[in-house]
Amino acid sequence: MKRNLFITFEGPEGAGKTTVIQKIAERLAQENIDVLPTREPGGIEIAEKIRAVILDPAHTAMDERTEALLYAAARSQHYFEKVRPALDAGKMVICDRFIDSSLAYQGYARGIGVDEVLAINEFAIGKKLPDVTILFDLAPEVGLARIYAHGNREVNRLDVESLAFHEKVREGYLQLVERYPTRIKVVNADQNVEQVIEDVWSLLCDTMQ
Ligand SMILES: Nc1ncnc2c1ncn2[C@@H]1O[C@H](COP(=O)(O)OP(=O)(O)OP(=O)(O)O)[C@@H](O)[C@H]1O
Ligand SMILES: Cc1cn([C@H]2C[C@H](O)[C@@H](COP(=O)(O)O)O2)c(=O)[nH]c1=O
Repeated sequence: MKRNLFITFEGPEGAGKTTVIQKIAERLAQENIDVLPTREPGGIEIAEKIRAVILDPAHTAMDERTEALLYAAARSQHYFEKVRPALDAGKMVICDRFIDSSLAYQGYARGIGVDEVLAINEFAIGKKLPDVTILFDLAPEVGLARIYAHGNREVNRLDVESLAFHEKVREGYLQLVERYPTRIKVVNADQNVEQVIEDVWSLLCDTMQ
């Protein structure tokens, strides 16, 4: 059974990634798998500080290239300080967002270009991509409605972008599925949370075999 895997979770705002990752990490631990859950941007002190700068709703003047570079900087620090050492120590790492967020949000939705953003990220972390990426697919208005209805997390600078922007993010992700068909697996996130957890678990079991 393969355990030493780097698994990333992707999708629009409010898709349920954080909720599901918590449950999946618990199940993996019950199976005696040494798992490290983490997130981007953030996961370590320096990257959490960069996160605060990027997501501050007051930073309306932030240039889109600055934004792409800040995400890549946070990723580089997080990857080399936390993710790589854990993988090298034989752990399974499950990360809430990674490079595909930059490709979908900055590359596609902001219009910088997917190849341009990929190049920045290859400078930041090298060419290694996750072993598997689970994309939570859902209409952006459903995810945004969840965030506003539950009110259990702060609304950030990206959340308040237009619905058209969030629709482009979804489109960007679906184009990434075509670009990386074996790596990116799509889960229907517009189902009750228990069903989403089961779908993710089944994909992970297939990957670990
Ligand atoms: N399948 C689901 N159906 C309904 N509500 C859900 C579902 N999954 C999660 N939620 C709720 O939606 C809200 C957002 O979930 P969560 O924080 O897990 O999403 P996320 O994908 O991590 O969002 P973001 O990337 O925007 O931080 C939470 O209040 C959570 O309880
Ligand atoms: C890694 C990464 C993230 N983003 C965006 C996606 C979300 O809007 C926020 C992060 O908030 P979350 O509550 O932790 O999901 O940042 C991005 O645009 N580019 C990236 O590379």
